[in-house]
Amino acid sequence: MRVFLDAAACKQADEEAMQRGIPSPVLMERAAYSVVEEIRKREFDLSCPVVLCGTGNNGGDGAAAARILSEMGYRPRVLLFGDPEKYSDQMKLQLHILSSCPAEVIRCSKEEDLKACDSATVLIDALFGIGLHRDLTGLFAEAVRYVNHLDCPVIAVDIPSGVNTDTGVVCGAAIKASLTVTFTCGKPGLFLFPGTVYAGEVVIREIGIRIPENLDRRRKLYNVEESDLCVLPERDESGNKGTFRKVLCITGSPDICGAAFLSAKAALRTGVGMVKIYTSENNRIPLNTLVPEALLSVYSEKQWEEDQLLRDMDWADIILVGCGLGTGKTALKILKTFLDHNHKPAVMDADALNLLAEHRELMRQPDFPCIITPHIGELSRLLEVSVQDLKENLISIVSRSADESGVVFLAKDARSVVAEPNGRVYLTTSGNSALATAGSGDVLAGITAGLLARVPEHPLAAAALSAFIHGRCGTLAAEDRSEASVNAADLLDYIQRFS
Ligand SMILES: NC(=O)C1=CN([C@@H]2O[C@H](COP(=O)(O)OP(=O)(O)OC[C@H]3O[C@@H](n4cnc5c(N)ncnc54)[C@H](OP(=O)(O)O)[C@@H]3O)[C@@H](O)[C@H]2O)[C@@H](O)CC1
Ligand SMILES: [K+]
Repeated sequence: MRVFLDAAACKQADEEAMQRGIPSPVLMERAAYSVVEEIRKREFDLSCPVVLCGTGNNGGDGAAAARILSEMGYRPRVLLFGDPEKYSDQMKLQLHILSSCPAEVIRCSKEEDLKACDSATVLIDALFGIGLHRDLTGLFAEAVRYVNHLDCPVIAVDIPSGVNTDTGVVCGAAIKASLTVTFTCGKPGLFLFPGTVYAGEVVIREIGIRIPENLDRRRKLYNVEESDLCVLPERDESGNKGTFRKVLCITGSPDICGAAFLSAKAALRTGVGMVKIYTSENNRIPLNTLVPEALLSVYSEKQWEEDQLLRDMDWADIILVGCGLGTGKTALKILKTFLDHNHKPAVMDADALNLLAEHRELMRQPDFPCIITPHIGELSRLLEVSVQDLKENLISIVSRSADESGVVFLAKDARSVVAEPNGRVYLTTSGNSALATAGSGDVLAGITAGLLARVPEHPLAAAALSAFIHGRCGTLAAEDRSEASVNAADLLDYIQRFS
């Protein structure tokens, strides 16, 4: 499991390292050295390295990197930006040491000075790191635009200047790096869009800073790796289909069948013993053909009976509700019955959430372990928050909403966020645009229900791992096809790698 820290947590970690007795210049030396090492590893042309330095400690890292390069026999050119009065103590120290080295130092005060970048064969961006706290303007913004037009590798120190460490939002302008060398741990802004596009390849380097133990839980994000799948219980060799639990999928509607197919098949591929699909009678023939492994329980729109649904709910260990359910009268009756009577661990997706958004009187804290899997549009309707606001503050909004609602959120986006009430928050970095295709969410809902069947007491683990697996399926499918041509049903073929 990897950990990402936001800017405040990074500062806390830096301070704790210094309190432990590691002086700031030592940390900076390690940071700068690791940047130089990563650059040399890639065998970039170092005949004219240019370093852009801001006023804070990120600038200090840049100045130290320039000095290390000069010690190695290169001839760096250092461009200093901002008011010298504002230099941090570490920046001043690094400039002082640099002054006795064979490096060209240029103070940039006007646009024309930026021409000094023209001959760069490698550019090191040390304008701003985690201390950026407002939009870039003036010469800073000009410098960023200028650099983004250069044709040489750009290496960002800690984070591309202009990218918000916590949200990945571009603050006015941001350096487009080919490589970002970041220290201690990942920062959310390096993985969230659009920051991730500006960061390029991200390398995390240890420099002797530990992750603090007493961090505010919202400042620390978890990131699932393949090795974390080991938390899933081993499959019982002597088990029967009952051992591997029964999932009821309350999915599909008279006009929609595909969502019921994709979610049921995904649950089966994830290792569920039995799946029953509760759906409209219109779907009987296609579902019998597409998923012959699943049991079917069909209802008629004209003679819908609550008892049949209650019996099916009673049969199940886990319930998935919402994929392609529709938002009509019968769907509403189905959802009400589910909410009034369910006590089993459940996953609520798509139209179950759309119905809740339309009928807010149905919203209440569930007394069963519950995962909801909204995409950004569904989340926007459910929380009555604009899509723009969600895009910029997904982590904080989702974690707060999980606390308030008592359900585990799996908020699907280009980077999915999983949050449990008053607990951990996960940021998923697996996946690609192959997942942005119709039906992909139904596959995810099915995987989530399938994993919940394996760990019914741990909805957070089920949600975090399913987001990871779904992402990996997207990556693997795109390797065999292309991101553009992957269809949701293709994803089903890759679940087996993780089950
Ligand atoms: N501490 C340690 O031990 C270690 C720290 N390390 C390194 O330090 C970095 C963090 O350093 P930091 O905290 O000094 O912040 P940093 O990103 O340099 O920026 C602050 C400066 O920018 C300015 N400023 C901000 N926004 C601005 C804007 N829009 N436009 C214009 N100015 C703006 C702000 O000025 P002000 O806004 O106060 O006027 C201030 O002068 C971290 O990312 C890592 O690289 C590593 O060496 C490991 C050890
Ligand atoms: K930077």
